[in-house]
Amino acid sequence: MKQLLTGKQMKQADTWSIKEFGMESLILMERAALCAAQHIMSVQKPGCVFIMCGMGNNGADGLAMARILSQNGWSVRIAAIGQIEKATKEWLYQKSLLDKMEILPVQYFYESDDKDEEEYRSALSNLYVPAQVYVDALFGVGLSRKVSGVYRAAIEEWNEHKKKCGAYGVAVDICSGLDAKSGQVLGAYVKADVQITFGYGKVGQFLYPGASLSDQTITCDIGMPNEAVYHVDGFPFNCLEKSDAKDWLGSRCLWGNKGTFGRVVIIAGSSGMAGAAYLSALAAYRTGAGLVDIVTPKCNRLVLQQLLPEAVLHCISEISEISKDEDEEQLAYLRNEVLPKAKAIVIGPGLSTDTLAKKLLDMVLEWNRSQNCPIVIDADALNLLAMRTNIDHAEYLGENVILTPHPGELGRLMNSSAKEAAKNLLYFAEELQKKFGCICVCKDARTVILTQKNRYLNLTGNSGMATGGSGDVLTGVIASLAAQGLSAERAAVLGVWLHGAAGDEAAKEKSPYSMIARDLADGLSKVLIQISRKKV
Ligand SMILES: NC(=O)C1=CN([C@@H]2O[C@H](COP(=O)(O)OP(=O)(O)OC[C@H]3O[C@@H](n4cnc5c(N)ncnc54)[C@H](OP(=O)(O)O)[C@@H]3O)[C@@H](O)[C@H]2O)[C@@H](O)CC1
Ligand SMILES: [K+]
Repeated sequence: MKQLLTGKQMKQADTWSIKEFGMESLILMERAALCAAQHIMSVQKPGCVFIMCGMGNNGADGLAMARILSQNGWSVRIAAIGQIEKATKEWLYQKSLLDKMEILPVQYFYESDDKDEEEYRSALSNLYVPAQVYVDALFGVGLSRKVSGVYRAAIEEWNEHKKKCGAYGVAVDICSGLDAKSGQVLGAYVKADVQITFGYGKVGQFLYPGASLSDQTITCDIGMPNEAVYHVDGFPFNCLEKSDAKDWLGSRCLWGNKGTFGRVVIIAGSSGMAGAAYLSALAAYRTGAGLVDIVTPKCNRLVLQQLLPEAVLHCISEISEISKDEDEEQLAYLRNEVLPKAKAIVIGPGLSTDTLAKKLLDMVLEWNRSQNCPIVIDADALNLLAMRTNIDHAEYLGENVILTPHPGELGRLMNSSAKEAAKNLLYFAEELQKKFGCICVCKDARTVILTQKNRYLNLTGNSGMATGGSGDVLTGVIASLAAQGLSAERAAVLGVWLHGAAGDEAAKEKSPYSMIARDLADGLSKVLIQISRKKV
């Protein structure tokens, strides 16, 4: 399992390593600089390197790299941007070593009151020499506010000159301007070929738009003690990898029957929305559930019977078509005959928010109070949940309930907008988890999964999955895994991973442009072949 930290957590891990564990700061720095310099030397023959440094320890890393590269035959040019009064003690130490080498002039560029950004840029332009490698050591995890003035000009010049001379761009630790927690860019930002990041990857490097700032992020071990990660506020973000997916999926019992592999009940679809029920049920079957029941309005009977004859259909009447008694009767049938057989329930895809849908959600939530059955709440059921303003929202849904909102639904659940939710996905996810106390799968280009105790970030998937029905498929995958016996937490995390990996398979075949939700079901089969164990 790969672990990621926010910038604040990284600084806490650094501080603990230095102050409590007793690891010298300069030892960590030397390893960091050596690692970044070695990467450069492994991809390029000695030539000219241009290094843009700030006054913090990220800049100090840049100075240490200058020393190492120079000793290895590189011609080095350094531009130090900022005020020397702000230089850290490590920075001054690295500079003192460069002074002893007498071959590495550091050109300083200060902030002054009488220049505007254009003037900064034209003045800076003379410092940025043509080079085969451009290094960005302006800001690391210490970036604390929006980039402006001389710093913004320095970053823009760096990007422009790098492009002009076709240089290989290396960002030290993190692209300057990128927020290490949110993945948002603060004003201006460096676009590099690679980020050489130290100790742990930073969450912001994997969330969008941050994840698009470099082609590659390489994590270097700089000798930080392993325990450091346990001395940070909150929890690190875990990222499931293929080997973990394989472990979590386990083996399929060779002598099982359809009862062994769980029964999923999917409450989905409304007039014109049979497809949502179909995709959820198809995905549940394709992920290995033994039996899938679909509860849906009568109007969907024919189409679902034709599309997925393997499913068991329970067709219900719209409230307007039946009497009050008949309505009670059909709900009692679902409560007494259908739900008790479920090993996992999905409610919401294409359900609508009408009175019947509301009654169905109430029934499932009531069921949840007395039963220990994993429930995936998605789409319209989330919208209905958001509308329940007259109840105490701190109502505890329990650790077996999985909410799967996209940014629009997340915004509604938190009385905000889709735009705000997408921009502050981590914050919104944390607040949602606190509000409902359940497992929150906040879907976006990078999906965040939060439980009471753990935080996960999913790294599979691609832009082709931003297509109608993709979320319906996810509900079926998660419920299927839960029905087969995985804990709700593992079902959610592995389900999101599988769904993304299936999307990656679909994109290979169809391209992200033309893949559609149904292709994810084919992708699921391919991924499951790769991660299934051959033997029990
Ligand atoms: N032992 C260790 O700790 C190790 C640390 N390591 C390295 O250290 C890095 C962290 O170093 P760091 O904490 O010194 O922060 P860093 O990223 O250099 O930035 C701080 C400077 O930027 C400035 N500044 C910030 N925002 C600004 C803005 N918008 N606009 C303008 N200025 C702004 C800020 O100024 P101030 O806010 O004080 O005005 C300050 O001068 C880390 O990423 C890794 O590379 C590795 O060597 C491994 C060992
Ligand atoms: K940097």
